[in-house]
Amino acid sequence: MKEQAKHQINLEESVIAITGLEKSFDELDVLKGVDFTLYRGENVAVLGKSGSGKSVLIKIMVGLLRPDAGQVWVLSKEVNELKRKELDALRLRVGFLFQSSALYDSMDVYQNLSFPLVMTKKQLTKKEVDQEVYEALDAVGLTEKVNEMPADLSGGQRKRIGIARTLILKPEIILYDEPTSGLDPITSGEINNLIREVQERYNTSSVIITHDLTCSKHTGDRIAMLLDGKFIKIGSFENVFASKDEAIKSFYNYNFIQESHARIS
Ligand SMILES: Nc1ncnc2c1ncn2[C@@H]1O[C@H](COP(=O)(O)OP(=O)(O)OP(=O)(O)O)[C@@H](O)[C@H]1O
Repeated sequence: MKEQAKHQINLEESVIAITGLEKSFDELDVLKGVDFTLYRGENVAVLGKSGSGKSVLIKIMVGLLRPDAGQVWVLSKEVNELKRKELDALRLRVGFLFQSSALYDSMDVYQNLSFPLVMTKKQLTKKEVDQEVYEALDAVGLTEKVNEMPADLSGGQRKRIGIARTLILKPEIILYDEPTSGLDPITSGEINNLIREVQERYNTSSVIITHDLTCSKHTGDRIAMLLDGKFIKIGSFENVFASKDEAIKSFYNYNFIQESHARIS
């Protein structure tokens, strides 16, 4: 892991630790014994086919879904043991970037960013809120969009504003759900760079859910391959895809071809 020194990954300290996680919906067994560790300062990209349970996994991490079995520790708290208030407090320390960016369409960029801040830190002055909003917009390179409405932004800009809105609460962990979905290859590349910049500037640890090979390679210090309800391989991009496992090889070949098509079309 050559990125280790650069991002100061602390292999002594886990910020997420999962053991024996299982989750089913009626007859459908989605997660069948997931073990996973995210270390402080590290980015792990979770790769898997559509429907493999990637989103279910991150929803369980923030207590939006309850597991059927197993333990999920986030920032040293057992998520399923937490009372409502404790879970709310934990969620302030864990930013969640939804696939859709989930901006409020009726609010401009300033209001989208200031809203979560004033809801959680009611004692802040207007000047302090302004400062935080501009700092978060600066981190994503979009200070000039402060008064725009979400509908007037491009897809890539909406993603950036979504990231700024996550950053404004200074989370220790960020969970990205398909950060590059629906974006062209160049804009995807910019978002991948931004995910790395955020990791360095804010000292965050992140899980990046994706089926985009390029995104996983650029944003992940490690790659975790979710297949058939379990992580079948976790390691560097090169290490994971050097595997002789037929399922991993076929995932790589399929997605490599899809992405090559996207680049030339
Ligand atoms: N609340 C729910 N109730 C019933 N089934 C669900 C629920 N949430 C997820 N599922 C099912 O669990 C499976 C895994 O879903 P999930 O959204 O985690 O997949 P994914 O790997 O994130 O896929 P994609 O890459 O397409 O977003 C799917 O078959 C989905 O239909």
